[in-house]
Amino acid sequence: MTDEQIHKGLAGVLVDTTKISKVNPETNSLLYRGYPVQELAAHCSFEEVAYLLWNGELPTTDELAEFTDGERSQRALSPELKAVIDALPLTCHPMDVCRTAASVLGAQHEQADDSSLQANMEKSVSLFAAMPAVVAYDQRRRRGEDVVEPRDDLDYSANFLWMTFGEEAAPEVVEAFNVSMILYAEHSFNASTFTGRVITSTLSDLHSAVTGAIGALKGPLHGGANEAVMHTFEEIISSAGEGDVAEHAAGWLDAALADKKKIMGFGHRVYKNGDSRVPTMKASMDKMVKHYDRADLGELYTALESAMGERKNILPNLDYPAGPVYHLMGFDTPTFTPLFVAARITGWTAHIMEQLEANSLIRPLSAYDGTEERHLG
Ligand SMILES: CC(=O)SCCNC(=O)CCNC(=O)[C@H](O)C(C)(C)COP(=O)(O)OP(=O)(O)OC[C@H]1O[C@@H](n2cnc3c(N)ncnc32)[C@H](O)[C@@H]1OP(=O)(O)O
Ligand SMILES: O=C([O-])CC(=O)C(=O)O
Repeated sequence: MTDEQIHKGLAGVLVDTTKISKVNPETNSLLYRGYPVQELAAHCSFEEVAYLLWNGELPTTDELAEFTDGERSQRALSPELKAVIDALPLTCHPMDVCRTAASVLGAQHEQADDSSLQANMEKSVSLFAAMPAVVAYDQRRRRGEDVVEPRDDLDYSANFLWMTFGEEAAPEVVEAFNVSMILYAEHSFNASTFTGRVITSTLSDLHSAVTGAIGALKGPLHGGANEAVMHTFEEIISSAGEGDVAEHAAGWLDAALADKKKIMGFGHRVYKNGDSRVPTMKASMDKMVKHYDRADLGELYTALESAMGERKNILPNLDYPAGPVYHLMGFDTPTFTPLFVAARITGWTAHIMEQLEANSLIRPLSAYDGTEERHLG
């Protein structure tokens, strides 16, 4: 086998078809079931987008009412799941908590091994409903705060913020959070979704596939980058000392690039001319910068983005504006990637169901370049 036949990282390889989303780097667009994501972010709730991803169409008023009733009735965590989370050390990453919770929810599910479309749809909705409570519960326990139970008079985003902070968020904050959930919901065959599809292709169960997908999302080359962006900002701020932070960003970047560091929140495997979701998320970030009166953070964002553009011509991905937005809202930095989990559960599970509709075991080939055949003795 020659090197030309090897597609390291599966870069550029078409492995299957999907009807769920279309990522088009040429037109810099992203469609969910045919709708531009920017339109969905401007006009829809995250619940409507979840319904769309799973069912292929936006819900009617009655369908949405039935769907949200189902979601709201499954928001609370069982005492058993709370006990499992409480048993995890505070030294573990919140992504480990999400991964464990997904696994526990599978083990507790009465139809865990029923992979019919109906059972998988129900499991998807229940994971979607419960994950915000997992994320909120974990952040609060790490802060030594009491649990805040879900409210069924609030929509998904407002309730998520309520459970995390114990107070109702301002409407513009709820709106920015809703936008972030929609933008994070789905992105074709990214590494975590592909992981979920690989697991599903063995005819394993939905919770196992989601648990594996969470593991794949944790890495800083994928979802972990939103958290890493905030660490970068903190490093720039602390190393600026008394100096101007935005001015210091370029110097910090030069040193990081000279050290061959990857700058988190920049670059993308598919988009080479900019991530289709960034302008929408950046517009929400600008609103949050204004809302929280943190022009300094906006200036640092712009300074690092310009310096990266000048030096490497590499543009930001969605994680770059999402990190600062979650920081401004008051989330602890290690909670950022769990927020991505909560959103992406919709895309992952849509792909799991699609994979099962026309399954083929995913099992690529490798070229052996180890020791030639040899024998004992
Ligand atoms: C929601 C998401 O998951 S979006 C992705 C989030 N991940 C990140 O933000 C992590 C930082 N970015 C990266 O590591 C990369 O851009 C990836 C992994 C996202 C995409 O990588 P690939 O498509 O494999 O591109 P690859 O890593 O080969 O980069 C191509 C070149 O650009 C450089 N490059 C790409 N991204 C970056 C970056 N963020 N910082 C510095 N250099 C970079 C590489 O060093 C490489 O340079 P070289 O040709 O001189 O060796
Ligand atoms: O598509 C990718 O490779 C990564 C990404 O942006 C996502 O999963 O949202």
